[in-house]
Amino acid sequence: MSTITLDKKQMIKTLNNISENGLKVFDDNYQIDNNSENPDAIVVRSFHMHDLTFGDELKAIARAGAGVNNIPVEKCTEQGIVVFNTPGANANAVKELVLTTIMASSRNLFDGVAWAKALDNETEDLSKLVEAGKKQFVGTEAKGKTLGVIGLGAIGALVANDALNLGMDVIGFDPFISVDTAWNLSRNVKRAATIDELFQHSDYITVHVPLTDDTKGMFNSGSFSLMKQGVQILNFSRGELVNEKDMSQALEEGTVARYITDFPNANVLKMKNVIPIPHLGASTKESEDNCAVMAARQIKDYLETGNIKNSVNFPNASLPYTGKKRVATFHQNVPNMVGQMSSAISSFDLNIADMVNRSRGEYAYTMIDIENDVNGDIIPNLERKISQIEGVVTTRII
Ligand SMILES: NC(=O)c1ccc[n+]([C@@H]2O[C@H](COP(=O)([O-])OP(=O)(O)OC[C@H]3O[C@@H](n4cnc5c(N)ncnc54)[C@H](O)[C@@H]3O)[C@@H](O)[C@H]2O)c1
Ligand SMILES: O=C(O)[C@H](O)COP(=O)(O)O
Repeated sequence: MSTITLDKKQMIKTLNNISENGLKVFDDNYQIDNNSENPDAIVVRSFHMHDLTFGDELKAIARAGAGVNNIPVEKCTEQGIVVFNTPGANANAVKELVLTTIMASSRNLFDGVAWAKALDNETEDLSKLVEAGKKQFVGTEAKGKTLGVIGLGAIGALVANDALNLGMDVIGFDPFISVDTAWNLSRNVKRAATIDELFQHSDYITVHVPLTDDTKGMFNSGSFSLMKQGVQILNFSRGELVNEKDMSQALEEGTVARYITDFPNANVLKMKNVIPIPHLGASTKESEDNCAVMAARQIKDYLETGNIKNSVNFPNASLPYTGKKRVATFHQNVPNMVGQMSSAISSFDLNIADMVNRSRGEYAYTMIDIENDVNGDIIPNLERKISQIEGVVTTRII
């Protein structure tokens, strides 16, 4: 990453508590101002951003975490705002909590501890009471049971591999598994050909997919009807993956013995046999540092060099930054955009040193490095000329 001086201090706004170690990444070129009406970049965790209006200086939003359903990604794309997330940075934290709760739930630990804490400590023979009461909390062991893992990305793959080490049988389902994850996944994780197959064979089901139109409500009366009686379901992904009405009924009927969710709400708290966790999946010191540092570095790199890594809406693009002026343009993915940008540059008697053009769906991103020294009025004039090309969403000269 470069250390360069920017033309003006860049305003950074945070919408949630962001780890100090992440904020330290922003050097003297930056000012953290959480009251800023028009920041250059925003760092966010779960803050719901759909109702916000964005100022014209906003160039980047970084989600210090995985899920981006709290961010209006489509609106950002249309306005030329790059959205980043931090893939894998909190995966270990979630994995540890998933495995912890599989065992804690199966051993009735939450109920047992609550019962013990409620005992009257003035009672004379407390230990007798404990020994007599413990039979209510006899549990089962995870070893030898089948865990179904839906979504074998950063979290799902870690959960699947480590559950094998606990002696569980693991079956996984992920029709879009990445090559990297597939390489890291133990070959002892069995592959379910369909999600129904996973539903039918699992004693525990844990879900690790993003919330999208396709995954919303994937746990419903239809899926519950396929599951083993007494299955335990863990949801550390998003509450909306589960149809609450159907889950409530499945818990009442005992089809689902336990619903462990990181996303309690008023309906969930009324359900029988629910274990509500206050969205603690990623809440560890290590994970908060990892996410914040990664998010801040991605913003800094983008603002200083235009390079993009881990965007969820722009194509990833990278060109070694030499310190020469760079024209970084986000535009529609249509013919002759690069040709028109090159003509605009040569109309100022400037020569191109290097360039990269990457597309993603309907949009593309082009960075063009200029060989000559570019000073004075040329910069705003060139910026204006490029921004006037039809199909250009935003352009910056860095
Ligand atoms: N509780 C928490 O604190 C916490 C923390 C991190 C992430 N999350 C949630 O967990 C989700 C997953 O996180 P991750 O880091 O593993 O993301 P990831 O992108 O690494 O993995 C997601 C996986 O889901 C797969 N997938 C997508 N649609 C699918 C479908 N219909 N069926 C099966 N698989 C499908 C993808 O192919 C991918 O492999 C996030 O989107 C977020 O919502 C929650
Ligand atoms: O998607 C995520 O990364 C998690 O839900 C974590 O959310 P948090 O950063 O608000 O803890």
